Amino acid sequence: MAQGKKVSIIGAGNVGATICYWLAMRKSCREIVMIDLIEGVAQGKALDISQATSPEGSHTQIRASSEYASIENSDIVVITAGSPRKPGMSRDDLLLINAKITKGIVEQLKTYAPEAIVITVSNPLDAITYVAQKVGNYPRNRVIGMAGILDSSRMETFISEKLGFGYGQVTASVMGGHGDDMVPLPRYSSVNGVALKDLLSHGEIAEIIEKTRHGGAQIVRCMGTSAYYAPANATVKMIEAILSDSHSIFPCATLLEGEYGYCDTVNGVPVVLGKNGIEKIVELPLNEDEQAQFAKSIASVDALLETLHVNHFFGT
Ligand SMILES: NC(=O)C1=CN([C@@H]2O[C@H](COP(=O)(O)OP(=O)(O)OC[C@H]3O[C@@H](n4cnc5c(N)ncnc54)[C@H](O)[C@@H]3O)[C@@H](O)[C@H]2O)C=CC1
Ligand SMILES: O=C([O-])CC(=O)C(=O)O
Repeated sequence: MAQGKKVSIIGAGNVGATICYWLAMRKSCREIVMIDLIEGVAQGKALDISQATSPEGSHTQIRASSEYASIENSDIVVITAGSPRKPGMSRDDLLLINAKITKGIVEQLKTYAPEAIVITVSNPLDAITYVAQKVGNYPRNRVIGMAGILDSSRMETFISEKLGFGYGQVTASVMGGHGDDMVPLPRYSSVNGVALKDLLSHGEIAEIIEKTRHGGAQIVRCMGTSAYYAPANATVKMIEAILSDSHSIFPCATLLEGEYGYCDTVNGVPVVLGKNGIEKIVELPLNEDEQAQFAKSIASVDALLETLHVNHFFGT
């Protein structure tokens, strides 16, 4: 990893700028560079965020640029560039447009920040992570998709809401792809150590699982565009774990090479994050039902990858 703590964010929209704001407020890194396609967007937001964080004593230097050369020596590059969905759309509807954008960006990263760890955020998250991985031909530990932390935090919120207590004490776990077939794991969720099944009925847990699966769409329906505070917070958690080499476990999207019985596909699984990106993939023992749900999630992502292949996205 390059010396220092420099994070570049490609796409200074809602998610990208909120990541920048939150990183600078928390003083998590020394330098942030934002790049956006639309002239002035990154520049204006960099000024605004600097002027917000300066009174907080933040040492983080925030710069905007339209030149990829500015990302040189980044420790981490976050890709949030691309279209968000609108009400009535699925994340999968963004596949071709965001895959093309990601490909162009990764080609720049290979030139200007070849050693950086890449965190993908753009949707559909698992397929976009696969695109970044393949186009960049990265070792798999260096490309990590953000989704599982967000989905888990949604499940935690829905659990606290249903219980009416335990706010801030819930630990929930969601693996699988970032789509309607994600795999919330009530068996691995608890409230300050108390198992969920001892606090809620089967029906109540099923309701929480459904709400978690559609948590993103719920916000899109409310706002006309997608969420950004919780997605930015989840991304910042990943960045901080990598920069501090904390070896924390988080659910993240990664290329599977035999884990859980799958190869050459991306899906969300628990990983250990440290200075090398993914330090380890954790293989949870899944029961039959969880395995079936995970298989469905893999099939959904594979269908998107097939669409990319049919469209000759990776050549030939
Ligand atoms: N993985 C996850 O859990 C989440 C993923 N997302 C996804 O993140 C992406 C960004 O969402 P928002 O920030 O809300 O959208 P936004 O529209 O606010 O921002 C996207 C930005 O990307 C820029 N952009 C587009 N093409 C570019 C290029 N080639 N180079 C540089 N910049 C480019 C646009 O000008 C825009 O400013 C969407 O695809 C959305 O679906 C959003 C929330 C959660
Ligand atoms: O729902 C969307 O389109 C954005 C996203 O991935 C999320 O908030 O989970």
